[in-house]
Amino acid sequence: MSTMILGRHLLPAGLRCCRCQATYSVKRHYSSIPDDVKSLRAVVSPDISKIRNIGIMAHIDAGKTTTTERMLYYSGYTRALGDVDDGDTVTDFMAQERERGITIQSAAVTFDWKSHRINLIDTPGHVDFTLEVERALRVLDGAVAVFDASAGVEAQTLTVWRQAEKHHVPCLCFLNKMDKPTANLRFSVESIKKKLKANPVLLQIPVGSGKNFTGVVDLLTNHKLIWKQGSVGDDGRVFESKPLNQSDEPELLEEAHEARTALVEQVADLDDEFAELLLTDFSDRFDAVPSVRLKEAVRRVTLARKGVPVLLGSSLRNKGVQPLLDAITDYLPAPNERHQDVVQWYKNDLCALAFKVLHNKQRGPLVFLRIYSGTLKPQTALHNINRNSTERLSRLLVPFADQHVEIPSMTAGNIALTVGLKQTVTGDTIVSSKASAAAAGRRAQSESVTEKQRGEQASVVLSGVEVPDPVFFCTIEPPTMSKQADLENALNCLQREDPSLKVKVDPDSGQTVLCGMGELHIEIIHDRIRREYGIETHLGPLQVAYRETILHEASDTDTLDRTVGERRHVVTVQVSVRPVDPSCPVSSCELAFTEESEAQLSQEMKHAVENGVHSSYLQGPVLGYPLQSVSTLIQSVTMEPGTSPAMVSACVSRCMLKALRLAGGQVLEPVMSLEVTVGEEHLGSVLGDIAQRRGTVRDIQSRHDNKVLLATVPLAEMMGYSTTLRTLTSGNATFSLELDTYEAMNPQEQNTLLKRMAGLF
Ligand SMILES: Nc1nc2c(ncn2[C@@H]2O[C@H](COP(=O)(O)OP(=O)(O)OP(=O)(O)O)[C@@H](O)[C@H]2O)c(=O)[nH]1
Repeated sequence: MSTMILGRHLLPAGLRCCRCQATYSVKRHYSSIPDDVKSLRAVVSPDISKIRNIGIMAHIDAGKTTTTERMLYYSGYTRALGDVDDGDTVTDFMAQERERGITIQSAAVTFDWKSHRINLIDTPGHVDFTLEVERALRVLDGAVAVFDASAGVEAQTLTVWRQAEKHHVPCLCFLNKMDKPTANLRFSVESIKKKLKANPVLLQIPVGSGKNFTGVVDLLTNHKLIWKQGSVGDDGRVFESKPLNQSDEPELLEEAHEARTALVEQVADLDDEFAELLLTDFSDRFDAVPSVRLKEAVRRVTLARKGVPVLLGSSLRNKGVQPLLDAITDYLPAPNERHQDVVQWYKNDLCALAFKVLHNKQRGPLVFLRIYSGTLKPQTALHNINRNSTERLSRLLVPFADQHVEIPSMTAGNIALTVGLKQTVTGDTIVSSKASAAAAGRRAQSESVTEKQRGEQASVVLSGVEVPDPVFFCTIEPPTMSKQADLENALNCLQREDPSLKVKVDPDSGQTVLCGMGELHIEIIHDRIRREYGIETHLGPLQVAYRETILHEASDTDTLDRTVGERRHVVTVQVSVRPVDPSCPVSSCELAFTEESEAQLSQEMKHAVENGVHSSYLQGPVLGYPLQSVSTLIQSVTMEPGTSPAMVSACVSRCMLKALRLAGGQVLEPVMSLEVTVGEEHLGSVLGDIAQRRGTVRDIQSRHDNKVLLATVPLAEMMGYSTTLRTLTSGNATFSLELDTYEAMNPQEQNTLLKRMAGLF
C-alpha cells in the first residue's frame, strides 16, 4: 500500500500549516507538470476569469475519485498516486470512505492548472448521498460527468445529470475505463444521446482498444496523444503529442478525418457564428478551419448547453487525464460567465452562500462558502440574512481535502472554508452587514423594471437546496442514560452537517428516532457516532417511512368546551376532507377556507386553524404516518369571546382526525426503482428473488455480456438486498436503488402491515 504525502510540500510559501502551525517557505514551480510536489501558490486570488468551480459526478464506481487523484497528481499537488482500492486517496478522507472505497461526503480540493485555479468537488455516486451532490451542484459553475465506457449511462448518472440540468450547469463527459475489453465508444455516446437526451460532441477518438488503448486523437488539433504502454511504475505524466500524418495507420487517419468532419458539421449546426465563418471563409475546405476557432465555438456550444464535449481516457491506467484538465479550463465557464439574479443587487459588497457545514472537534463548525460578490476577510463580523444574526468570522482557509491552508482574503468566484460561524447552516446567505442587505433590497426595488420583477427580485437571499424526505427510520439508544446528552450533542452536530438526516423523539415511547435516506446512510451515521464521538449506540430495526392518504370524501363537526382556570373556551368547527389524485404534480396536502368562514376569522385565528390542520397532516388515521394527497376545506368556525388560539387549534385537530377516520385510511408505501447489472448466468436467480420481493420487472436490456434489469420494488422488501445479491451472484452484480413513487398497498398487504405494527406477529 503506497502512502499519501500530504505534508509541508503542499503549503504555499509563507503560509502556516493548520495542523502543526509551522511556517514554511517553498520552492516555486511554474511548469504544468513539475518534478516535485507543487506549493499551493494559487491561493493568492487569481483573476475571476481564471477560476473554474467544477463538480465531478457519476454513477457509483465510474472512477470519479481515481480521476480526481490523477488530476491532483498531474497538477503537481500530490507526490504519489492515491488508489481507492488501497484506501489512500486525498479526497476520500473519511475513515468509512477509505474502508469502503466509496465517496460519502463531497470533498473540495483546490489546485491550479496552466494558470487557472480549479476548485473541484468530488461528489458521491451512491444514491443515499444524493443531497451531497445537489448541494455541490448549487454552487458549481460546471461539471464533469465520468462514465464507465463499458456501461455508458447508468441509473445514478441519470439522477445527477437531471440535478445538473436543474441548476443549468454546463457539463463535460469523460468516458473513463477505455482500457476495459468491453469499453464501447459508440454505445456510450449513443446512451448519452438517448438516456440523457443530451447532444454529445465527440472531441477525441481512441487509439487502440481494451488493453491496447494507448491514447487519443485530439480532433480539434489533429494531434495524436500517446501514453507509453503501462509499464509498472509509469505514472502517465509524460505523453507524446504529435500531428497525425501520412505515416500513421491509414485506418486511424481515415477515422480521424471522418470524425473531424462530423465534429465541424455538428458544431456549425449548433453555433451560428461558427456556421457563418465556415460558409464565408472555408466553404470549400472545412478541413482548413483553424483549431482555435473550432475550440471557441465548442466553448460557446458548451456554455449555452447546446452540446456536451466528450473526452476519453483511463484514469487507472493514467491515460487521458491531462487533456481532460485542459478541457475544464477551455470549455467550462468562469464564475463571471454564470448568471445569478440576486447577486447583481450587491454590486461589490460581499454576498456568499453557505453550502456545507463540517463539524470539527477542535475548531467547531467549519462552513464552506461560495463567494458570489465582494471579498471575504478573517476577523470580521458577517451578517446571516436567513438567521438575522451577526457572527464573527475568525479564520479563512483554502480547502485541500482534509488539509486546510490559512489565507488573508478571498474574492468573488471562489470557494472558502470559514471558522467561527457557529449559527450558519447549509443554504444561508452571508453578507457583510445588515445595512448592505438593506441597500441590496433597495436596489432590487428601485432598479427592477416590471412589477413582476419587483416581486421576484425584492428577495436578496440566494436560494438554497431542497432537502428530500427520508424513507427509512430507526430508534437509536445510548449504552446508558448518562450518555444521552452526549448522543444528543453528536446528533445535533451530524444534523448540521447533513440536512438529509432527521432526528425526532417518538411522542409515545420517548425514544430518539433517526430518519435517513437509505440503509447505507443510517449505517454510516451509526458508525460515525461510534468513531467520532466515542459513543457505542444501539440501533432498533430499520423501518420504512410509510405515508397515508384517504379513500373518500367526508365531513365532520366537533365542539370543544373547556374551562381552564377562570376562562371558558368554546369553539365549534366543521371541516370536510377529500382525496386528491396522487399523480397530480403537487401531491402533498392542501387547505382552503369557504368564503364565509374566512370572513369570520381574524388573522390570528386563521393561523390557529391552519396550525390545527397541519398538525393533523403529520399523523394519519391508520398508523400515524404523515398524510399526503388530502385536501381540506374549513366549512365553518364559530367561537365564544375569550377562546384562545391554542384551543381553536386543538379543536380543529380533533375534528380533522374524526373526518379523516370517516374518510377511510389508506397506507402508501415507498416504491423504489431498482437497476441491477448482472451476468446472464445469474439473471434467473435475480429475477426469482425480485418476484419474491413483490417487485415488477419493467425491462431487461443487454449490455455486452451483462443484462441490465430495470424493476420497481417496494422499499420494505429491500432490506439487506446488497448481501442477498452478493450471495446470489457470487459478487458479480451491481445495483442502484432510488425512490420512484409512493403507491397504495393492497388491502391484504396493508392488513399484514397493521398486524405486524400491532405486534401480533
Ligand atoms: N479498468 C479500470 N478501472 C478503473 C478505472 N478508473 C477507476 N477504476 C476502478 O473502478 C473502481 C471505482 O473507482 P472510484 O474512483 O472509486 O470510483 P468512484 O466513481 O469515485 O466511486 P464512488 O466514490 O464510490 O462513487 C476502483 O476499483 C478503480 O480502481 C479505469 O480507468 N479503468
